[in-house]
Amino acid sequence: MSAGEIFEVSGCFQARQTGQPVLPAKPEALTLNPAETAVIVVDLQNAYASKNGYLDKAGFDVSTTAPVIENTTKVLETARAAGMPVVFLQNGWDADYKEAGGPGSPNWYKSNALKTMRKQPELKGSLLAKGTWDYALVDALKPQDGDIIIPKTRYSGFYNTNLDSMLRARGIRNLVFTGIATNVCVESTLRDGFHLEYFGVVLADAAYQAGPPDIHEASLFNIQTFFGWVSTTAQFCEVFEGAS
Ligand SMILES: C/C(=C/NC(N)=O)C(=O)O
Repeated sequence: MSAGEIFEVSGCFQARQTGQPVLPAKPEALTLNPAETAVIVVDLQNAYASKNGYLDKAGFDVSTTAPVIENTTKVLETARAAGMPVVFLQNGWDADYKEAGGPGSPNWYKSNALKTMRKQPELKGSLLAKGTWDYALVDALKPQDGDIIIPKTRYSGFYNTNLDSMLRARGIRNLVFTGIATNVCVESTLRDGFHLEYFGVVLADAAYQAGPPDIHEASLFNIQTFFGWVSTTAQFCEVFEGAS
């Protein structure tokens, strides 16, 4: 969705031809019709955002995830007021880890949750298992009536889920991403969305990486250069406040 000619109304930008809001973004501004736009909250579960959750136990730094939750809260408030669907992705498996795949699955070798539990068998059943604290969405972001929750068992929210049909049924073309981790499930879902013809925008300050901070920047570079666009919480809220 290229912006075309843009003009300013009460401090916000609109596309001259469509009158739709224009979101400042890298590498260029995007015209986003709120009726065709959904917010995708990626895996904001205790496993990824909380101390003593899976990422923390696996040795990743989660000490600065609070702004991701605060910024996502602001984004959801604005999105709901503008009538945009809100989708929560929730990553994990059954309590016996059958859905995680055994040695016949690359996930068995690459999932740091599974590897951590093999190293520390006392953790088995506690990391990313449905019904546990680790699997639960963080308390601050309890879904509201009308929100959509999509459980998933691999990094991409599109893989083996009904995400695509839920979005298509609502006429959604544009996906605004927040969540953890920028370089894993956010990027995987945005990439798969790209291949399904969705326009993906990640809000950089509402996403957080698994790994050193440079990885977040590398992922944003990848997204804005090859797969989508990068914007911020403030820009999203400014453009869509009152845009219902
Ligand atoms: C490392 C990791 C990331 N997940 C995500 N939600 O991005 C994992 O699930 O192991």
